[in-house]
Amino acid sequence: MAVGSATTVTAGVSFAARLSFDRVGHEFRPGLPTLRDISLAAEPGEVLCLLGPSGSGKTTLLRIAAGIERQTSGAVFLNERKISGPDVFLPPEQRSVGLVFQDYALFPHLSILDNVRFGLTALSKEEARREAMISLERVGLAQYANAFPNILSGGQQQRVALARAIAPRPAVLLMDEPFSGLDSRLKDSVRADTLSILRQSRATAIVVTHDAEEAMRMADRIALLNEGRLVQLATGHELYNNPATLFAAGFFSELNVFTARVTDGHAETPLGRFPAPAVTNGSLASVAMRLSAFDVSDTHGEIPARVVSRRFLGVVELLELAVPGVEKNIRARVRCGALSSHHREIWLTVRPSDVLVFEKTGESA
Ligand SMILES: Nc1ncnc2c1ncn2[C@@H]1O[C@H](COP(=O)(O)OP(=O)(O)OP(=O)(O)O)[C@@H](O)[C@H]1O
Repeated sequence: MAVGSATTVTAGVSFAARLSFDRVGHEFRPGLPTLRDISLAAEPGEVLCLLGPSGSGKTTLLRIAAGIERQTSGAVFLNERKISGPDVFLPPEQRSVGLVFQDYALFPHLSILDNVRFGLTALSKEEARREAMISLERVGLAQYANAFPNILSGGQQQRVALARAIAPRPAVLLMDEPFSGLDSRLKDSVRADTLSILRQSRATAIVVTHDAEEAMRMADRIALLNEGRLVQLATGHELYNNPATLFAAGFFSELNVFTARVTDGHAETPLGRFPAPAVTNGSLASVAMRLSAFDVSDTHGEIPARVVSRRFLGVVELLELAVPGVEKNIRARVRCGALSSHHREIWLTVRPSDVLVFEKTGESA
């Protein structure tokens, strides 16, 4: 870990708080809700990711927590204290929250130390310097205290932004797409470093991301949003294995989706019959098969298929398969070497554990 290369400290621990949203709704324009009835809480010391597609309301919810935006209805609490609601609104500086944005927002004309010291206005000059140095040591950048931000890499600048946010020992850290400005190789290490710093400082953190894998790597729990609604709040494991809706399933893995009628508690598809315990008999179901749901073989299996295309991805290959009686081609992700290279007529077997069945609604995956 990059931080380990410099001295790290264990002082400067925050008192983690619980931040909760109680039935928060928001409209930028009357009649066009951006957030609808959101109730959820980040527990003390927890890393909670707000995950969802573009426009789902993640940033707006974070800005409401920060006090940069005021919700139209509902309330926000820090522990038992209401920090915003119809009758109360604390400004950001009175909320004990630290903010980290994707563009870091460092001041180019201030030294790195002064950038970190910036938010410590309540302290004497000497105390502020000491606290800022503790914070810089924690992110492994104390040796750059007197330099200016322009000499740092993107990842280092992100760590300065983190140092600045944790210097006042906030009860809650709010981070909006904090790694999106970094290239993909740097992203992994900066994310791992950040997570370790969050754990050491024991602050509660709410992190906005649109990337399901990033959320799974970082979060204790994930709040999945869509169109301003909370779809599901759960661990990454739970969201992947037991998604509440087809949308949630599709956010965590690519799917082949079939529409099927349910009879005798089972959905009948061209690729087999699958249990549909949560769908009423006679109703339509969406049967979602992950790309990993297929075993393939040159010689045996349950369903004949023809290989339409193959794309080599290293450990796995991506297949597009035509199956007699199935209108759309099926996409499958299989281990490289599972098929011989020349066979076009193959056999498929569907693994039921990678098949998810939902009541059919208007939503898509
Ligand atoms: N200041 C604003 N005025 C009007 N509409 C806004 C404003 N800010 C956001 N919106 C709208 O609110 C909705 C939610 O935006 P928000 O930025 O919270 O979503 P998001 O999930 O964070 O998306 P992204 O990942 O693209 O940042 C969008 O439809 C957006 O256009």
